[in-house]
Amino acid sequence: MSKDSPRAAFSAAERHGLYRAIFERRDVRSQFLPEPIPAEVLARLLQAAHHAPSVGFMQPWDFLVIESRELRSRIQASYARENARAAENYRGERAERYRRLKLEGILDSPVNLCVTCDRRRGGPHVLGRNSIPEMDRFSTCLAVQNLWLAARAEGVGVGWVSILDPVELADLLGLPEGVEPVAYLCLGYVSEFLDEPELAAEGWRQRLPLTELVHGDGWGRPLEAEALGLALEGLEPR
Ligand SMILES: Cc1cc2c(cc1C)N(C[C@H](O)[C@H](O)[C@H](O)COP(=O)(O)O)c1[nH]c(=O)[nH]c(=O)c1N2
Repeated sequence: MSKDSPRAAFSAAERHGLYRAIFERRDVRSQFLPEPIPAEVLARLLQAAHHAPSVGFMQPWDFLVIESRELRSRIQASYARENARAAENYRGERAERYRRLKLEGILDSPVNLCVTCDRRRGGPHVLGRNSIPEMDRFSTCLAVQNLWLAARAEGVGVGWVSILDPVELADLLGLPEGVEPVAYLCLGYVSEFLDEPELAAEGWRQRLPLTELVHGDGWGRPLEAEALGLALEGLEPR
């Protein structure tokens, strides 16, 4: 806890570092370098993930560190099949644009990580999960985000590949009954972190204005907090 602030805020430099990680984190597919990630760096990333919040402190995650090229080739083949199916959702120019996108770095990156959710961990009555059972999956996503941000601070790129059949993936990884793959991630050092999302740079989709996404007392209601509205409009676009 910071000694110089009664509200225990981080110092300006610490805040800057945290917001840098948030704004400069990227989903990486095209810029991976083959250089391995040192064991101590990977350990710190896993430790960051393991300190995520989780419903009822369930900690439903496990981490599979996948190095085998043979296994990764099989997963990439599975991706290729699913991606061909996904491409059929588009027509004409959009379909061509989709096919040009690079949406995975399974073999370009030196290591892959599958973050799973053990839906049975903690027994049948997990505190906070009674009304919405998917809370365990949401918790697992928070572990992923912790890792993603820590990775950016370590100079390590992360790419999430979700164009995979979850049953096939679970089978390839030998996951036990009740354990689901939530995130399949590619990790590695990068030639660069792009300034904006690759999908924005490729003209696929742009960031929405935050002001259009903040509502007042109910969906579509204007904000009563005028100062907040002005502050949102004054934010620099990122
Ligand atoms: C749950 C989930 C699943 C996926 C992704 C993200 C998330 C959160 N993203 C990355 C996604 O395209 C990317 O986050 C956005 O385009 C925004 O870019 P930045 O992450 O800010 O660089 C992603 N990217 C990709 O190339 N192939 C994929 O299969 C997926 N799947």
